[in-house]
Amino acid sequence: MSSFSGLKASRISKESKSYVASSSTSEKSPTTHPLQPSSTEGENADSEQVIYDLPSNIDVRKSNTSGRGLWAKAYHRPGDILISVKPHIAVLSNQYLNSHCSNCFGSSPASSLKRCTTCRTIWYCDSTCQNKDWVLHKRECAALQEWAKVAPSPDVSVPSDAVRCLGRLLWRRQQKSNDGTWVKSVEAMQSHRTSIQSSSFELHTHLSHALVRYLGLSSPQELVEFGLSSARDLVDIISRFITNTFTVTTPTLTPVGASISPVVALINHSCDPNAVVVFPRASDIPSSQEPQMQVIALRAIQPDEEILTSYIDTTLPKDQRQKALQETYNFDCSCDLCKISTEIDPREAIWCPNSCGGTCPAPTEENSLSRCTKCKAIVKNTDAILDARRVGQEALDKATALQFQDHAKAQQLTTNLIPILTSSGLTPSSHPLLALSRLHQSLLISALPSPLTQEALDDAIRAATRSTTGLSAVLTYGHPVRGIALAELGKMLAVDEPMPKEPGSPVEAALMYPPSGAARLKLAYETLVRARKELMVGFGRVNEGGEVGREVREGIVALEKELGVWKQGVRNVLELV
Ligand SMILES: C[S@@+](CC[C@H](N)C(=O)[O-])C[C@H]1O[C@@H](n2cnc3c(N)ncnc32)[C@H](O)[C@@H]1O
Repeated sequence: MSSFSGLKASRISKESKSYVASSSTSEKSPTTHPLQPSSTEGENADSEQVIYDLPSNIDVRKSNTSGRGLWAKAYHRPGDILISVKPHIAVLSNQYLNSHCSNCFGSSPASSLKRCTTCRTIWYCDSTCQNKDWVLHKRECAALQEWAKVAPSPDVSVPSDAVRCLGRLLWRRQQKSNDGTWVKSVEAMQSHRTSIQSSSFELHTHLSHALVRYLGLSSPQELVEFGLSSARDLVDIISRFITNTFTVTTPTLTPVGASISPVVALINHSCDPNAVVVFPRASDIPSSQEPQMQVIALRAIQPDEEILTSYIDTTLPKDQRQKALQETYNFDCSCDLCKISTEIDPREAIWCPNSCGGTCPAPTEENSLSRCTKCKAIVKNTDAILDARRVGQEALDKATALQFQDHAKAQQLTTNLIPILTSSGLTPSSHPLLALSRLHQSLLISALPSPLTQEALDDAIRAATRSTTGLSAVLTYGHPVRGIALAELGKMLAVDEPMPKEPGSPVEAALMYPPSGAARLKLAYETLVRARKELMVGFGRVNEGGEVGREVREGIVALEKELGVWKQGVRNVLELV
């Protein structure tokens, strides 16, 4: 699941995850569940607290290390849906306002979306979506107009995603002031007001000022109408927002917005999670219920086991994960992956210098002594490896920042750095090589020429193969990121080759990657079958792997036919000779 820290990477004030959510919708009267007594390591959470739509096979328990969390009461298989809720609040990111519906988050060409004629900022599929959203948009509409009137420049004529999300949360809170359960569930979300990191002061201050302006408040007393009795309460709501907001993603995992769901926000973090939060757009969920947020089991979860998701990108090495968790979520992670281990972390591994097939821990400034775990060979070129990793990180930061403004420069950086890191011995799953490979792949795919050339397609396939190899070493089977990466690779392999290469000999054919002709189709088929199996886990079995899983199934059927025709063609030829 991506969260506030992920959104923050692209712009300063985006939303975070959130707190206790209602499943089908916040319009429904909530089912209240007194918190359950803990049966293992936890204690009861506050007894008077109530949780919206908590599934009956899940408990809230409290532990000394991570506060309240969600625990399974029954056994769950990988791919089971643990929770399915419509978030309390969701907003589209500014960059998607004119390509997606602000009510159901469905994507459409701008020509078929309808724009609110008053604020001219928010777009909908149709009048049904517009009417449904009006309960919140009527306040937002006026606020957006006022904001735009005094905006110093057109690029800031719409407030940030975070400010718009907080605005919606407070207007909704006002409307729900008689619904004690709703209000309590929001107020029960974890706040870190008393321990805000100095690095976050600026963000909190910026959000507070922008929010007060957006709500049109002229004095602190006016905060009372939103249930905030002081500046302290304002900081609290912002801290809750940062700690508890979730990124809304498309079925292909593109981040498109932010959402607040109190029940899902009760889930604690692990860098090696047993569950994941996705928005799969399942075929049996009506679009009026979208965006629908689902927590899916990635592994088998036993009764009395805590449900844990990841708040951050778990392909990152430990120091970067710990930094992100401390900065945004105020805690030091002590999950199994973060504990000192004798095993090599594939995120920080290099190949054995003697090419025995084993790996060694990548040397660091603090510990430059490294040897292969298999043959014990000592790594000698530590300075060169340290330099390559440092330069690779700098290039990654630069290319990430440039990817939308200067595509060519970003592509040049990734193209130049990948061979340097590879030749210095980093494994495909090692940071920053994996991150550069993923960025390189996405840059190549977005720049595929039309008409397509064999070279460009094969380059993109090679890049996607490098990424999937790296991802498979660091993410658990069925992780949605793995499933989507495999689906992307399989789809590219299945594309008709513009100019298939004829290998000169069987040896050349065996070494050629990607292969051509029937071998390529067969590889496409096997990759899509693998993708589908993993998508069925990460996006839910009953969802058939979500929108992408269903698409992949169609691709598999088409390839089966194509491979069948091809086999038949060969048989016919053989019969003729
Ligand atoms: C989204 S909330 C999770 C629910 C929270 N425990 C509660 O009581 O509301 C995130 C906060 O929970 C705590 N937390 C989550 N995972 C943790 C972990 N693995 N170790 C320690 N604290 C954790 C941190 O304070 C973090 O900022």
